[in-house]
Amino acid sequence: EPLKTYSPVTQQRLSNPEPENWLMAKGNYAGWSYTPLEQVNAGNVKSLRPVWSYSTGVTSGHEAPPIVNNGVMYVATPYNQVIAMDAKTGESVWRYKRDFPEGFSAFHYTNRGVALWGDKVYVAGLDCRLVALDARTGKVAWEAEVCDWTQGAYITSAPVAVNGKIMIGPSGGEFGVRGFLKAFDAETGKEDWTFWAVPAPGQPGSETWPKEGRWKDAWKIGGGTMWMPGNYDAKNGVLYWGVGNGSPWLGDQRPGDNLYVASVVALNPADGTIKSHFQYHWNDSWDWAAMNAPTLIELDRDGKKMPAMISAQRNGYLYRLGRTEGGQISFLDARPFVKNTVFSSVDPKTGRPTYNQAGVPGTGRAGTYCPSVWGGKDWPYESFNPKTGMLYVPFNDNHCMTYEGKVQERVPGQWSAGVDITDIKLLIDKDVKYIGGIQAIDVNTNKEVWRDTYAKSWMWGSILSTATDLIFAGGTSDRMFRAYDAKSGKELWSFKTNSGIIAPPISYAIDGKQYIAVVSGWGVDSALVQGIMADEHGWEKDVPQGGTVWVFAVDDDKAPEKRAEAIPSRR
Ligand SMILES: O=C(O)c1cc(C(=O)O)c2c(n1)C(=O)C(=O)c1cc(C(=O)O)[nH]c1-2
Repeated sequence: EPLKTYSPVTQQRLSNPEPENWLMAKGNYAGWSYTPLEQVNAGNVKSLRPVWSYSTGVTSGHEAPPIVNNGVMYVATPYNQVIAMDAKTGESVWRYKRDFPEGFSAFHYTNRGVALWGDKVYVAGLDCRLVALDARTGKVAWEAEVCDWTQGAYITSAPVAVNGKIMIGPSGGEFGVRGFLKAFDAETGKEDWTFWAVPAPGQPGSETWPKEGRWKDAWKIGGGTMWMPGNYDAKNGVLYWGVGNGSPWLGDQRPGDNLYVASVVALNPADGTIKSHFQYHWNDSWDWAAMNAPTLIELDRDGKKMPAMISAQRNGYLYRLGRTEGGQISFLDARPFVKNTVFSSVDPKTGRPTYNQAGVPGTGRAGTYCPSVWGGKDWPYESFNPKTGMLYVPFNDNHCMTYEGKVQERVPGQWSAGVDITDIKLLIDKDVKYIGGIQAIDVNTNKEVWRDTYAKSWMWGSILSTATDLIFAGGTSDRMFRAYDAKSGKELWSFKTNSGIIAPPISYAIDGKQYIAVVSGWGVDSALVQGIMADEHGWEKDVPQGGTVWVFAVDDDKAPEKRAEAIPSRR
């Protein structure tokens, strides 16, 4: 049943998030994953219970947050589907579905969600297509080719909408893809600009790639895929996007720092030109992708508010960076938040690390390092709560890796990381106490305030924080969805879902009632890593698969008029 009415999404609405809606993956452009809604609180969270659920009918890892616009919910699933639902009742509105082309295969069968602009819903698929759907009917308005899947590129990221452009970057860092971010016109689907994560010869940054000799073409297959949605400083018009790992994984096959691999780049949304960058670590040799854009915050410095960014990176370090109106990034400080055995020091002025050579895998030379390829934190979203001033980080510690590289000639469409998956060895102590957990970090003092750890699970869940000092998270193999006291880390509520939760939780409101929503559906790397732990450490293996949208609310006997007062709308 197509929608009769729909509220078009404008730049004004995206830049000033409405508490009752969740219009983009992380809830706001700053990347906070935070809801200002106040109905669900520490006092009543015990009564939180499901009000409706919806089975997607799809297996594989569900990594998309529900996106909600004035009572309509859009959920993207693996295998090119988008489901539109009535966010209050869970009734179907429409479903979009597209088959993969013949002979298609990809690496991570997942999707991280839709973007909204105007009267359209945008979703990108593993088969490299960006599709615009009519938000009312689900009918295709246009389709655009973003990348070439026959070359090993694929898309898992949610697109980002800024100023009438839809931005999206493909994956493929293990397939010799040269990473990029592209912008398309939201109305017509016409390609607008491309930012290349690895500069071509002659471009700024190209001096950090080999110019001659055996590896002179390394830049063409250099990796740096931009496979996660970036953040946006809407006040100053600056995009901040994360850039992935180097390809192949062996840094000695591309001598040099290799900009902009393992960096955050500041881009002009109008034309995709680069304003500045910060590289977390040079000559990446660990698959420590920096695909997560730093969270945009303000720090209290000398009694003033200072525009800044904070980011728990895959390399196991927590970075604080400065940013200016013009998009200039500066290094403030970095410290480990999990064990990193590679950085022997980090220059306090520049942030440039020095490496312990035994921890650097090379071609024909084994390297042993912590954290492993999955990093101190993989893709799941950290959350910032401006009221507690804390950053909540889903993390994994106490896992290391060893591997030896080789020259693996690139065959388009085939794995060419310079080491086969079967030749990488995860190293974890027999009596490891924990791997996954959540850390709460005071962004001003840079100190850890609390941590919760899980005895027999990695942590694959994104965090949602609330104005009522709660946080919500899934991410563990026991299928739990949990609420914690944001200040103390005390668990206040939990609910066992159909599967493990690896999609980000969100919140929205309709008619004055607040809902917490999350999709449960274990798969891709969470399942891969769990499988290794089951085989080698006897952890639970059989986490059931299959996607289900869960929507929760607290018991509330207030009259609807009263509820509407409790949750003011901006419009
Ligand atoms: O280099 C890449 O292009 C790329 C892409 C993806 C992806 O698109 O999901 C992942 C990774 N790398 C990766 O390194 C990784 O650990 C990872 C975990 C997951 C996941 O969905 O659980 N995707 C990816």
